[in-house]
Amino acid sequence: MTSDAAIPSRGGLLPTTPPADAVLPERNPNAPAPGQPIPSHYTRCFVCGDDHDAGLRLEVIAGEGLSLTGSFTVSEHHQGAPGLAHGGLLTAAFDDALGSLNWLLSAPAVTGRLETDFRRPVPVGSTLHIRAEVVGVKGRKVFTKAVGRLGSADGPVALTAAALFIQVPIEHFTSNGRPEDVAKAREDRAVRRSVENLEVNP
Ligand SMILES: CCCCCCCC(=O)SCCNC(=O)CCNC(=O)[C@H](O)C(C)(C)COP(=O)(O)OP(=O)(O)OC[C@H]1O[C@@H](n2cnc3c(N)ncnc32)[C@H](O)[C@@H]1OP(=O)(O)O
Repeated sequence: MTSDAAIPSRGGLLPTTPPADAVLPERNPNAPAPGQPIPSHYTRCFVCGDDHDAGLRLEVIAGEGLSLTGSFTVSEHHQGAPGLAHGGLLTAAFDDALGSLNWLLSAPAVTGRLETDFRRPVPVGSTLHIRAEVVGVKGRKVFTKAVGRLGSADGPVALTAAALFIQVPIEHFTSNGRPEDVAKAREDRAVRRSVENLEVNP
């Protein structure tokens, strides 16, 4: 069994809040305009893909600046306790919504750290409305935060989240993904279109 001492440490938990010298870059001109959908990055994605029977089917709309909104309805497939959404799946929704912000910067990135505060139970059948924004960028690090409200965009707060994304070269996906899925994705026109909008030189 691996002892805790063998697990490499980054020197304690690294913050999801930006340092004082972080900047807020301009939105990339190739990013979807405010009010336009940010398309799913992959049809088989559990959170935003259409090609997933039990998926969350998160729909994301670009907002002003470096912000977006997203929503999905909790189905019976998403239960943890009877009639209530599973917390891990709600965290997944925030991972994807916050990750979609990287499309506004048009640079591929992966989640380095993700924190979620659960403030109110989320029942099956309810719609969760997420608002997310970039709060700072330093080098390859993109700092983000989000709030999720129940029933409507100004409903009661159910969750808050913050995440740190690390920009990566596109090879992160092509070299690490299971080869047969990467090969299929290369043939997918929607994936190709979404990747063409990314600047792949972090
Ligand atoms: C196509 C888009 C899909 C979107 C889907 C939704 C998003 C996701 O779920 S992505 C999947 C989950 N995430 C992953 O699988 C990532 C796995 N991790 C990795 O691949 C690597 O650890 C990776 C790429 C994050 C960092 O590795 P590497 O590129 O070598 O960077 P590294 O040099 O270690 O670190 C760069 C900086 O980021 C910081 N950093 C890296 N990882 C973390 C972390 N986990 N937490 C906090 N800070 C971190 C480092 O401290 C360093 O900071 P500084 O520049 O100040 O020294």
